[in-house]
Amino acid sequence: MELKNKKIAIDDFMSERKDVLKTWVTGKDVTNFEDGVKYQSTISADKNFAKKLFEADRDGITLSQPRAGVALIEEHIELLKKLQVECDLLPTTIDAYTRLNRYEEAAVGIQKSVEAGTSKLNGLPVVNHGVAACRHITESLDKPLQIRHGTPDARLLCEISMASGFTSYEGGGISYNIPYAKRVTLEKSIRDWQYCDRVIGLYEENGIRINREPFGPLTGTLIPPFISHTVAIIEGLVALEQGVKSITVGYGQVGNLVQDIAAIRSLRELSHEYFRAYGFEDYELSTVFHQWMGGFPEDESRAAAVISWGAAVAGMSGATKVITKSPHEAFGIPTAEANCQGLRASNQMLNMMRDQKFPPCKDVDLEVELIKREVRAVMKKVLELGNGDIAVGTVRAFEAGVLDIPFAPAMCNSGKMLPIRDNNGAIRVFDAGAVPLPDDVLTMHQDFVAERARVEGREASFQMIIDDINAVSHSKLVGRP
Ligand SMILES: CC[C@H]1O[C@@H](n2cnc3c(N)ncnc32)[C@H](O)[C@@H]1O
Repeated sequence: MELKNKKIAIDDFMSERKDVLKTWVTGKDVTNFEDGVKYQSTISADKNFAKKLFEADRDGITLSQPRAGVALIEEHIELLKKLQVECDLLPTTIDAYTRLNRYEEAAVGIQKSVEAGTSKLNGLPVVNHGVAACRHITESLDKPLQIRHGTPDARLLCEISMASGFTSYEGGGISYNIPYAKRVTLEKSIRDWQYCDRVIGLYEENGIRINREPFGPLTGTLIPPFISHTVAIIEGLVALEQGVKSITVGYGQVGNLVQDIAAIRSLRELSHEYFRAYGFEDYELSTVFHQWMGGFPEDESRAAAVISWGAAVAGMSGATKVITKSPHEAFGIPTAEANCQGLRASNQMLNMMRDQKFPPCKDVDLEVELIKREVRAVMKKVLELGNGDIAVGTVRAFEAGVLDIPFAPAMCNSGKMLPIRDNNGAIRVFDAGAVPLPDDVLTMHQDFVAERARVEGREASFQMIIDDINAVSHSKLVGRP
């Protein structure tokens, strides 16, 4: 396959579309693209995800959104009706079988859920349910709806979701491959996601604005901001090339206040820097802050504290949206009430933050500059490897370990770069692997780590990293001995 970061010609798209729609029986529901456009044009403006984000970003408001999804349509509607009372934006989380295009097994899961009278899947199998059933969801709810998942080949899911009236689609060719799959090549996942972005570009050409959100947190395990920013910017550029106009770039909270605030500010500024450098001007940018994505304390009060801290920092950072967690995070899929508890705690914090702004802070400025230097160094190398083509450069950057996502299952990820917390809990680089950080930046990271090792009276080691991975579950931030 000849991968290139080029808008897919409409004839090539329509030809590929015929094959995509054959991959499951419900593909026939979307044979006529215009039918999806016509249905989308019936969605009221106050239920358009892109519009809601644009207005919130303009007004400096941080919106709240949970994750949620169950197997059966009526059950899912009932769940979202409870959640929409407490949130600004609604999800529909897709089940694990659908994420791997295993629709036969999703069908079994639906059957078992019907027999059991409760969900036996960890999300909604949208492809199996098809357009008519999913339109019932979007018609039954009052808030904008987004598809959230983890699908390397999300082409059919995209077609059916958009024709069903969802107005936002999460994911990307890197962020839904590397953390979620083992044997999928980046050439294929990036190309399949160009197709998804082209679907949304085609809705845009027909006057329907659909929001796209690259998956910010990646593996959610001690991810340095510069790594997730680089992936978000690349996926944003790929989406813009396919005609997407509404982009939400994201970041997973690490827990150090200065770094988290600097992360959101630098993410916004760097996205504009690269999008404009590529000649894009007429896009709408927003940011999303994911509450702590690592291990959670089992105790529900302690979990509520983690959630509240995430909401407070999201508000302080000026993120357009915060993705909330629930006090059941340590156990699994939350009940509706637990999900609502996470939303209520988050909204209380957002409301109390709304009347105040985080003051100018030298430490935040320094962290912003450090993140910018790191992202620019990696992006420069990615573009060199691709001879200017960001998609080709991305594939080669992962092959060379120039882009390297910690603790990822994907075989195409080299997994040599190791993160670690410094003495204040910020994420630093313990081993850069082949990630091309400037020498003086590398020295700064080594100094940060050496300071912690001195304070703790132990050598920086892999054990220290393990301690950091477990720290929050044990009610700490830094994994002290
Ligand atoms: C990205 C991982 C996050 O998604 C959450 N998640 C995954 N599936 C569901 C689900 N079906 N309902 C609610 N939360 C969910 C999970 O708790 C974790 O916090």
